[in-house]
Amino acid sequence: MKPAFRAGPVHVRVPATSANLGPGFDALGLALDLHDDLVARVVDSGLAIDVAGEGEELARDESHLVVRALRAGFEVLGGQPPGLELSCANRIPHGRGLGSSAAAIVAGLLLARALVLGGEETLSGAAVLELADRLEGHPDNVAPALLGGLTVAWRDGAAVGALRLQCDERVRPVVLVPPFQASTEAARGLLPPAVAHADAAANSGRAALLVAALTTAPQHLFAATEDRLHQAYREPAMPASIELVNALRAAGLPAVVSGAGPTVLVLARDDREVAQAVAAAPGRWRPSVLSIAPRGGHQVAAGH
Ligand SMILES: Nc1ncnc2c1ncn2[C@@H]1O[C@H](COP(=O)(O)OP(=O)(O)OP(=O)(O)O)[C@@H](O)[C@H]1O
Ligand SMILES: N[C@@H](CCO)C(=O)O
Repeated sequence: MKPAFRAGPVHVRVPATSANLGPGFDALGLALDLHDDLVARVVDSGLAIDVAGEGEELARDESHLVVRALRAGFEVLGGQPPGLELSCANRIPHGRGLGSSAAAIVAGLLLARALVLGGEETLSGAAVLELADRLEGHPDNVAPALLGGLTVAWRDGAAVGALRLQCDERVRPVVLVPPFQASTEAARGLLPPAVAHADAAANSGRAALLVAALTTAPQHLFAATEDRLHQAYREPAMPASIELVNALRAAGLPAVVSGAGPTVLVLARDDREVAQAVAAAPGRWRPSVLSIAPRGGHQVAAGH
């Protein structure tokens, strides 16, 4: 039976995310205080998409990522609405390693769920996470985009798990965003099919240390953010980012490539490190000091 749809509009807000955080490839992620706002409404026919901000150049048809996620959500919820209006106010830059695609996917799924009466009973939080992971291809951005804060995500067969952790309040993320994009798909294509056991062992140790450093022991963040699994392999796609990470690390700052790049993330711990990170932004790169977003994607009440 076709689902019953809500008559009015639904508004959701979804945070940017930084994945990997150095050695936590495809597992660790952090929600950041930079959000996309999306409003959708079921109408009698057709598909109308309005976009302001990032992504204004994208095709406004069924290929639009938010629409693809909406469609996937409606499918699980029992069927498609007769028509759809979608309005996006996008602030998360695209193709920069700040989780724009995860935000689009999570937003689409949350909108679909909220537009179907009783949608929350059919599509649990765990089901949204699994669907989002399937659409995105890895769980490390979609987990914090859904749960907020610091997350550890993992796959277990078709199932996806995610644990939300409380990040130490001294951790102050600074992102240095370049004026160019790198696609996640292309950056993943640069990774080797296998790595040396010594590199895998080094990354396991650093990823474990990173969870401790981010939650209780930020003094260890420099050692904890060393990676051997992905950043160096991606240098051909983002030489300036790797050069910047190396320069920041040479100055003692815990710097990593954010997600699949090319943004650089510094997990600063005090005002001096924040100022150092901001001052290191080359020419047209845009530095932003962001707080950690405590909430993941959520519905916003009318009028907010
Ligand atoms: N809000 C959005 N609306 C529609 N499409 C989007 C939106 N956000 C992202 N996309 C699509 O996803 C692409 C960017 O995804 P990609 O995975 O390459 O980068 P990212 O998600 O910004 O970075 P990362 O995954 O490394 O954090 C865009 O080029 C666009 O096709
Ligand atoms: N773990 C993913 C994050 C992409 O946002 C990657 O590095 O390819």
